[in-house]
Amino acid sequence: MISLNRTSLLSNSGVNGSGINARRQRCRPPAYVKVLASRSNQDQKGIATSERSGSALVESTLKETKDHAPSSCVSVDLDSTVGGGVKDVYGEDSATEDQLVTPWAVSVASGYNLLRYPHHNKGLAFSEKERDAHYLRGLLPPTVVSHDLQVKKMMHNIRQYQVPLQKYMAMMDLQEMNERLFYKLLIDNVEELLPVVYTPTVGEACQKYGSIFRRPQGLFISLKEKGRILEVLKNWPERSIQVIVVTDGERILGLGDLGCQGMGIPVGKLSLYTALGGVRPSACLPVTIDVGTNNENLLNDEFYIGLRQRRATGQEYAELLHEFMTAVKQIYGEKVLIQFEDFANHNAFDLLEKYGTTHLVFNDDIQGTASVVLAGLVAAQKLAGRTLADHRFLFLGAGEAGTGIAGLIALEVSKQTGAPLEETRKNIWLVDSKGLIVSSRKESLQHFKKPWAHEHEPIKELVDAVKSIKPTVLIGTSGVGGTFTKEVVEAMAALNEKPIILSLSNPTSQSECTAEEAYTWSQGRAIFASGSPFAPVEYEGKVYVPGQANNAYIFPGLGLGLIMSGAIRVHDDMLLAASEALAAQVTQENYDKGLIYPPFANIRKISAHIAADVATKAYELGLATRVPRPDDLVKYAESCMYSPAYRNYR
Ligand SMILES: NC(=O)C1=CN([C@@H]2O[C@H](COP(=O)(O)OP(=O)(O)OC[C@H]3O[C@@H](n4cnc5c(N)ncnc54)[C@H](OP(=O)(O)O)[C@@H]3O)[C@@H](O)[C@H]2O)C=CC1
Ligand SMILES: CC(=O)C(=O)O
Ligand SMILES: [Mg+2]
Repeated sequence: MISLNRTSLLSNSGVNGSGINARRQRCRPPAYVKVLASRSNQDQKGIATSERSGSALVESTLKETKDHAPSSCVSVDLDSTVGGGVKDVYGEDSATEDQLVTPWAVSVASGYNLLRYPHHNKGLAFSEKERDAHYLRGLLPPTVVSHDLQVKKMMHNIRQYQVPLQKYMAMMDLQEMNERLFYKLLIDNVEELLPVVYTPTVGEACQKYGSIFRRPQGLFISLKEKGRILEVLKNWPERSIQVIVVTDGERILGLGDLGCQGMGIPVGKLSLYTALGGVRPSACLPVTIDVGTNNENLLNDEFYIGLRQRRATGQEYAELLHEFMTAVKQIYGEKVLIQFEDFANHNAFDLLEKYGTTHLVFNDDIQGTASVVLAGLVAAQKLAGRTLADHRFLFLGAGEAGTGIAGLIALEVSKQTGAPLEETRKNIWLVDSKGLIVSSRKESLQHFKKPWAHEHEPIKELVDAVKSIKPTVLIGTSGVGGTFTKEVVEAMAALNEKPIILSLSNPTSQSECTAEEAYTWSQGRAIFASGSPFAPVEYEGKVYVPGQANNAYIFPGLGLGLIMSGAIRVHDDMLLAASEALAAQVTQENYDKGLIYPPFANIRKISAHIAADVATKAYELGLATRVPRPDDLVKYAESCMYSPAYRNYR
């Protein structure tokens, strides 16, 4: 439990410059850890010095130039084996005599501040010994409870709330109060709490983010910060960042432009990186880029927290994004993973193309979604009795998710059959807001739709497209709820003994149909999965368990695989590897229930397998930099995973 403090200076601490090899971690906003200005101040309340705590103090000198000031509190894990490319963060090795440096010292958070320090706080779980050693006597009631009992109590409390948003806020408060308890709760109760911290509730949280905003959970980078983004990044209390999830808030789930309030999405996604994929919380950075919003309701909402202007576009937008992408690489290194999330499609494809060759980036809505859906389709072969190449696909929605999934299916079929991509695309049809995408529309189509413009007469209505195309698989990526009508589902059921119907749009309100509708209208024959969870459905005496086709199955494991192999670029083959790894985790027991995804309850094991297969691919493709390659990548992935178990303090 060691805190690095910018202005601290302990004159008798051993300076250990480049030779520091201890795990040095910690940080939080300065308010949590008081500062020692000089030796005479060492007994300030809230700080235990080495003499008081018995902790070994390590002092280091940080490289810093005037225009390159460090953040007020940084965290670094010099022993980390999970890549990230962060080395010599403090510039200790490379500082030269003419460079200005800040003298850093390490202090120990204790007493009242320790209880307000979410990385270290254990609440009532502090042992008697820890209460003595860390000045906690009297600050806590006498009972000492176990981590498990804390989890039980929190779950009891959370279950008392009837309103999902209240549960969400209780979870966010817990994250800010006791990080390890938050993650243990989430990991141990993943199926119950995923809908709270993630879709659907996170959608409502974003809509009301201005009203419920309490504390910064990530970085807001607005047009006001143009020219100063590097500086802003340094304000974040952690420095050894391995994953950034960034949004500009323009397409939040299927809820549209929520501007700056989209922050709930990167925060939620990153809490899944930790809970589901084992990336440690201090290595995760949520970012929201604020270029304004075109949402009139928000612009007129007195509680709106973002820039009150219409969205910047064109060069102004591109320059801000470029400054961000450049600064991120500059501060966190080549191997920081950047996940683009919930950008509108008119920016998403361009950003991915532009930065895909220079940064370790992927777009979750295009690529993560494609990977999870492909996994479900591969698994569905057992239930539907057809190979991927034998299917005919129809999408409602031809944006990021729709064309992303279509592209990966075509690639996989092409790899499986040896047929050229142009051929495999012919079995895949998409409908957008103007109807079926056909060659007569080609001229006016956005570039990402063009490969899907096949010869066919124009069709406006989905149900007519179903009847004409005769798909075996119907996939909803429109963001519009209720679009898989009774007529549409019945048409699918009339064409197929086992129609595959994936209703991917989020949150629940935007789902193309409900699980109950899919099962009822298909007389219980549909193989159904949805983006947001639905409860099991009883139809004519039989219980049907719908799966959740959500990219949350993929991105935590994919990210872990990239980080642990020190990958420098994302490659389509890694997405295919992730799909296969996920599909391989579906058991006979799952199939017997009609599931094409394994339950989220096993997600950490699933993520380890995905990570291992992604890392394997990274090594095969020569994109991995972590050498030597670990022999057993599954074991290695598991060993890299963050555990929320409490640490014992000396
Ligand atoms: N389950 C999961 O893991 C994921 C789910 N999603 C969900 O998918 C949805 C779409 O996301 P995304 O692809 O990024 O969004 P986009 O905005 O990129 O694409 C939406 C597409 O839907 C089309 N569309 C809109 N309204 C209709 C309509 N009434 N009838 C037919 N087509 C329509 C649009 O048509 P046009 O092009 O003509 O405007 C566009 O092609 C969202 O709800 C999102 O939450 C996304 C990623 C992952
Ligand atoms: C799940 C997800 O990424 C989305 O709905 O946008
Ligand atoms: Mg998304």
